[in-house]
Amino acid sequence: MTMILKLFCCDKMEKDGEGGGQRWRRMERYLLETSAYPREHEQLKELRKASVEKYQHQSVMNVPADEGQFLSMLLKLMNAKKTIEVGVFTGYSLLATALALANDGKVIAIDPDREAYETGLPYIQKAGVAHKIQYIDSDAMTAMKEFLDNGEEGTFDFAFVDADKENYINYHEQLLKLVRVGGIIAYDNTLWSGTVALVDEELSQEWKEQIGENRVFLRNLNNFLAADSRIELAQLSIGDGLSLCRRLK
Ligand SMILES: C[S@@+](CC[C@H](N)C(=O)[O-])C[C@H]1O[C@@H](n2cnc3c(N)ncnc32)[C@H](O)[C@@H]1O
Repeated sequence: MTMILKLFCCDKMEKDGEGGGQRWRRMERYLLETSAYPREHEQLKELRKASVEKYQHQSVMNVPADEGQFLSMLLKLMNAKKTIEVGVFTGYSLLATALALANDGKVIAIDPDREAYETGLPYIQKAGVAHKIQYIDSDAMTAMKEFLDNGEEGTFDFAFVDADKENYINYHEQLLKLVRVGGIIAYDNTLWSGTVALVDEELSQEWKEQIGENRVFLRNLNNFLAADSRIELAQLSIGDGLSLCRRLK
């Protein structure tokens, strides 16, 4: 969905005479083809291919290869041992995470869509990292509350959130308890194809329908995170926007 939206927004910019859409697409293609795809793990490539075959245009819900590589490097730098992923789909970011974790590392992966998870599972198994994954077929808020009830407060090094945008702010409160001080919570899609930067008057009705309410949820989240003294914030323009929040207290 993100890529379709990005193309739509780029086309709109071109129609508006800005020419930015074509440059953006060329830069994105250059980046992927030159740096990311040549180093992409074989099973990540296969998983993406299987997602495209089964889900077609929805397969763009997988994080792009460059973002997967960034997450992988970050997890290794942090020496993360226990992580949580909210929003798995077919598991591109999940496989990138499992590959990055040490052999005794663990990623708890939460998504109510078991069919999508099982679509990617054979590639996770072929990569030899399925033992690092605990999949939970559930809504994330319920699962997080259970972790807190089970005394897992402050036990996670890292969280990656790529799910229902309207709940990101609610997840933030739970994750600030689950992730240890010094750990990182990463929110995906926080630029929503650049539409978070637009004011309402710039959006036609047709465009508003394409973008949906998520633009508003993500604008609210971005403002909230910018003012949140409990975290150090870095907003990256990789992929569709990735906000890194390091827990301070
Ligand atoms: C954009 S996809 C995740 C893509 C994944 N990170 C990847 O790289 O392949 C979003 C996923 O969030 C899941 N989701 C939506 N609402 C959720 C919720 N309340 N709890 C957990 N997952 C949810 C959807 O089922 C969907 O699979």
